[in-house]
Amino acid sequence: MSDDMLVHFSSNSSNQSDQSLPTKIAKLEARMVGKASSAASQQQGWSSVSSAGKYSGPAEELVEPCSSSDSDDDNGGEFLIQANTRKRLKLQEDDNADVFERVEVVADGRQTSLEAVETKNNVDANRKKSGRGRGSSGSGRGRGSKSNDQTRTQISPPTISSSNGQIENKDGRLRDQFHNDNSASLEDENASLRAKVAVLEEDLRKAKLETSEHQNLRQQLEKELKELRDLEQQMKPKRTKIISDLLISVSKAERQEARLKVRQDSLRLGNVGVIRAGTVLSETWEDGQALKDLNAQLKQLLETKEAIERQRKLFKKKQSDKTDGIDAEAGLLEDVLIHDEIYKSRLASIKREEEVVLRERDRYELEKGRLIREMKRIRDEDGSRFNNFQILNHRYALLNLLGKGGFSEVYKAFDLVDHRYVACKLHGLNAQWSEEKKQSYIRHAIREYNIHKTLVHRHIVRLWDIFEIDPNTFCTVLEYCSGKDLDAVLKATPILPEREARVILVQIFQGLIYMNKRTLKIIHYDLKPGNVLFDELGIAKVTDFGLSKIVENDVGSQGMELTSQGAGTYWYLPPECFELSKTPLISSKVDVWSAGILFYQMLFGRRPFGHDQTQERILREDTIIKARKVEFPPKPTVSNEAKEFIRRCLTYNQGERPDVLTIAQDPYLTYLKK
Ligand SMILES: Nc1ncnc2c1ncn2[C@@H]1O[C@H](COP(=O)(O)OP(=O)(O)OP(=O)(O)O)[C@@H](O)[C@H]1O
Repeated sequence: MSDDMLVHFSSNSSNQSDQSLPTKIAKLEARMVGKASSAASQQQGWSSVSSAGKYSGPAEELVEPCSSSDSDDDNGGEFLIQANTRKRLKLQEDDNADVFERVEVVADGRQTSLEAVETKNNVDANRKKSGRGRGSSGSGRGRGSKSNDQTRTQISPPTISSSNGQIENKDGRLRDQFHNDNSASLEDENASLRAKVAVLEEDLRKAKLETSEHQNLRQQLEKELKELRDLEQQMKPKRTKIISDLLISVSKAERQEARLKVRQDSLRLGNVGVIRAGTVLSETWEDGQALKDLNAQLKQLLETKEAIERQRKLFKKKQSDKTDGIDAEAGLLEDVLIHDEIYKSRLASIKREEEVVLRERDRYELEKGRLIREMKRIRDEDGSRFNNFQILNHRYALLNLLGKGGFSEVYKAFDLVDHRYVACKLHGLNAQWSEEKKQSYIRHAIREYNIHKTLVHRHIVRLWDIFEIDPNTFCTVLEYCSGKDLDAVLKATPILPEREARVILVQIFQGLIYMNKRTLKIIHYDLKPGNVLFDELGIAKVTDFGLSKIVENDVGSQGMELTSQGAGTYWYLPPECFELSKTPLISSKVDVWSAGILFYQMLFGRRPFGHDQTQERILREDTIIKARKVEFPPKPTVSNEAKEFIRRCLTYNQGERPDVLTIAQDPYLTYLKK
């Protein structure tokens, strides 16, 4: 048992009368033993005992009266130790040396059992040391520690100085020892803190060093970045120049190649010649050598065929003259039959040859058509005022002409900012128009192109930009589609297999469905093969929104008024667009009809209504107004599903015809198995 504990117990006992003291001490001892034995399981309780009695809180707490200080209840050590503190002060006053001696003896006798208490108290004291400040003071570690030290010094001196020498010596020793222990541990703590501070200072120094290195590095990098940016700014025009020079070289080479090919093909396929009739000069087509040869071949075959027919007839006549009136010999009859068979097989062989030459001629006709279009394109390019590789809007490097429409020229171009190919459509206003008409045309075009600009879909050609070039010309910048348009495809191969035609149709409808699911619905109004383009992957895209209509929200179920009657391509427009007695009401059903015509054309190589007629004749003869029923040729073979789908699209009565979103549900348009 520590001396410290002894003092505590002694002081506690001193509060009782002399007679009851041994009993009290015995009780206390018993309690202490009890506490010691349950120390392990009551650590928290011990901790409070220890802290309350020895090291906890400020000094005032130690002298505060405690009503239950001498009670026997089982409150445990907390009361006991608090009371001790108070009693110790009382002891000072009483100066009762005898009591102390007796307590000491008894206490010595119980040393073994109380050692557990001491050990526990030491543990608690140590814990207290390390956990100072967590107590009721609520202060930090340093402050808590200080306050406990103060407590200790306050406790010991008065108790010792005014009592007998034995206690004084003991307490003095205790105090010294405690003091020594304390200052040693403080020194240790101090030393370790100093070491930590030194380490932290070193860390700080290194961190400062690193920070300044990083700052230097950052400054250096910022400087380099700025230099690079400056350099890039300086290089930009040079780089742009290099890119556009390269593009121009490539385009020039392409132009040369295109012209060379046209010259070569012209020799084979023909050329445009000029003929004069009086004072009028007009252009005419002169067939090339290949076509002349083919035609000569056909002529030759025809002559041979006719000659054989003649010989056959002659031979037959001769034989009938010989056999007239007499019974034909068996050998003669055989000869006649063999000769006839020879003529027949000769004629069949000529027919086959003819078919081959005719197929060849068809192929050449297609090549001739392509050649004529290419010649026209070259001529348009040569005559264009934009053919000299201008850079428009400081951004778009114009390259070669792709084609020319009614009021526009479309150039392949390179976007020098976004670094991609684009198609620049240059819209030229008619110089003869009044200023008012020009302005109205521009307003209309800008409105339409503003609509197109909002259309972002895989099957709709993107519109990237629009700008004015001069008061009579503006430019729209479109997604470049490097494949042919459907018109060119159908000119090269007029009939497509149903499978290929269907997938093109499905893509067109996907674009249309998108246009009809938006808040502001759009009617394209000009769906035709020339307005379906293909990109480099063969993805079909709808383009040209020049005639498109925005369906206002307040439009009735019958549709909106058609204000631009007469515009469009008549083979592809439905009967309601030709209504003359009143202003037609139109809806997305117009596009459904046009898509049906397109599909028919892809499958059968011709349009169902007015195929061989001109636009004027269609109008004159009311061809579309009479187009009540669609007929299908026997060849090529097309599925009934395809025919039924076409019938639904080409429903004459507008009210019965499905609109885009209704026909979108059609099983023919889905690839999912149901
Ligand atoms: N985005 C594009 N990408 C590639 N080629 C295009 C693009 N837009 C148009 N073209 C091509 O440019 C040519 C002219 O197109 P444009 O739309 O002006 O003519 P059009 O449709 O024949 O005439 P119009 O619309 O006046 O009736 C066509 O051959 C077309 O295939």
